[in-house]
Amino acid sequence: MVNVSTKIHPNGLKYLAIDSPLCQATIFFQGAQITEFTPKNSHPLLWVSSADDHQAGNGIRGGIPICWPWFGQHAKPSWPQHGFARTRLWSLSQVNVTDQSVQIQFDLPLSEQDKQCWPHDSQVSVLFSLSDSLKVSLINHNLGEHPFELTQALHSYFPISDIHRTRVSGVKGAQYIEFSEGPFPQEEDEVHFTKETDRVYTQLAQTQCIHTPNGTIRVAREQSASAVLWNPWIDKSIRLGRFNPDDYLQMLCLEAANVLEDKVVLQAGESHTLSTEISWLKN
Ligand SMILES: O=P(O)(O)OC[C@H]1O[C@@H](O)[C@H](O)[C@@H](O)[C@@H]1O
Repeated sequence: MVNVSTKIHPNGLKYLAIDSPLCQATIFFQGAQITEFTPKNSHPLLWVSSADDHQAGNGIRGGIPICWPWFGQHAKPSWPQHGFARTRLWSLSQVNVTDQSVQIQFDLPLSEQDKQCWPHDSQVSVLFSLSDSLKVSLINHNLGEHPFELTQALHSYFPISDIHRTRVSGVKGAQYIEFSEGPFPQEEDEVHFTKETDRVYTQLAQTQCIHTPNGTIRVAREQSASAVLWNPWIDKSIRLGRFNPDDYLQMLCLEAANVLEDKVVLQAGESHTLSTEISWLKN
């Protein structure tokens, strides 16, 4: 039995609660932000800070914020970091239930205010495919007659329970820029965490594994040659909004992206789909 119901958070934000034989999930209309995905009889695959109060107008600190139509700081400093999509209300356009999965699609209606910083004739949608894994696809269409380009990311927050006993594999051979320096070649097989980490990887293989004390999370990407690996560590945790000072011990972001030379360039009529699929690796 699959149950998809619309609910209202005590702070007013509307969300979908999904309960299926394969998983349980929560997706907020604001930002089309999934904040909970737990395969049945398993651990949660997404992390949310207990410091987040789910206020309208703020992206929720956790789950998968959608960074669109730019990633990071815009050249115009007054424009919001990571774009505007994560704080906008998306509209639910599809709920499709099959034996294998629940598919849920949201579209982003662009307001006159949004069009001032995104003046392109375009459509962006996000499709969630929920089974015992979670696949998130961010779909961009160029509906106009002129090319445009964008950067974007599915800013996934993973629960790792102890950053000191967490490592990430599947990175060797890529290169990364960190704190505006690089590119550096990734020579080690794995990344371990002993300090603030904020790497933008390019030329990255399609699958990484996050090895945690609770098991291994597999993170696969499609139409994405770049990804961001982020843990704020001690000092930045204190500065971050909607984040507890010791949250850095329990979370890690590995964000499927199209950034730097991997940005998306869409000619008239073209489409592009950035996807990430996450699951617990079965032994
Ligand atoms: O606080 P925000 O805007 O959600 O950003 C969180 C982090 O997002 C990461 O993707 C960036 O690489 C970090 O530099 C940034 O601090």
